[in-house]
Amino acid sequence: MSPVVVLVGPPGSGKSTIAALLASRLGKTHRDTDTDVENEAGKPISDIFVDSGEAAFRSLERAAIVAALQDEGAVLSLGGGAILDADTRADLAGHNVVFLDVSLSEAAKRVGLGVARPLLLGNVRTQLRNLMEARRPLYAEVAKLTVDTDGRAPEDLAAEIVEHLG
Ligand SMILES: Nc1ncnc2c1ncn2[C@@H]1O[C@H](COP(=O)(O)OP(=O)(O)O)[C@@H](O)[C@H]1O
Ligand SMILES: O=C(O)C1=C[C@@H](OP(=O)(O)O)[C@@H](O)[C@H](O)C1
Ligand SMILES: [Mg+2]
Repeated sequence: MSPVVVLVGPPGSGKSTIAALLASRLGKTHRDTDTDVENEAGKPISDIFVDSGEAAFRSLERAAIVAALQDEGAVLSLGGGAILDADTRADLAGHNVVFLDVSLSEAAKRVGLGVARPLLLGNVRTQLRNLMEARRPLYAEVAKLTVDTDGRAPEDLAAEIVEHLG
């Protein structure tokens, strides 16, 4: 009835990477709502933003989240902006949500430059700082556990989360 664990956090916190590692450790399926949105739209997220705008992306994302939260036994990674939606935050209340935290400097290094994350285009560091400041209370609100990822290897973080899941 519900995913084993749901990972939230800003871009570059490692949600997609760590969810894949967790799924393989736990023998579960990895589901990433960004991938679901891309499959549904038939194009990359960057093209959805360019062709139709952020609102269109958010609407596809919301539908992907509603479907994915029904996925029993999956390890689920959301996109960084998923928690902007109040209905999504309410839906997450009953789930095992882990907030992967990261500092601005480490997140900026991890995401680098590129079109894959259209919201960060322009000045990556400024964009990241603004969205991290605005969203931090929302990640904290939905999370049952917060894990600081700075200076820690993905395998090590996955091991800690497995331990937490018992
Ligand atoms: N703990 C970590 N330490 C160093 N690099 C990481 C870590 N977690 C993820 N990365 C790298 O950071 C980049 C962004 O990771 P990703 O999983 O796509 O983050 P998210 O889905 O949260 O945006 C990838 O290149 C990934 O390999
Ligand atoms: O922070 C955001 O609003 C977004 C984060 C991205 O996912 P990641 O957090 O996995 O990079 C992706 O959903 C989209 O580019 C929007
Ligand atoms: Mg991701």
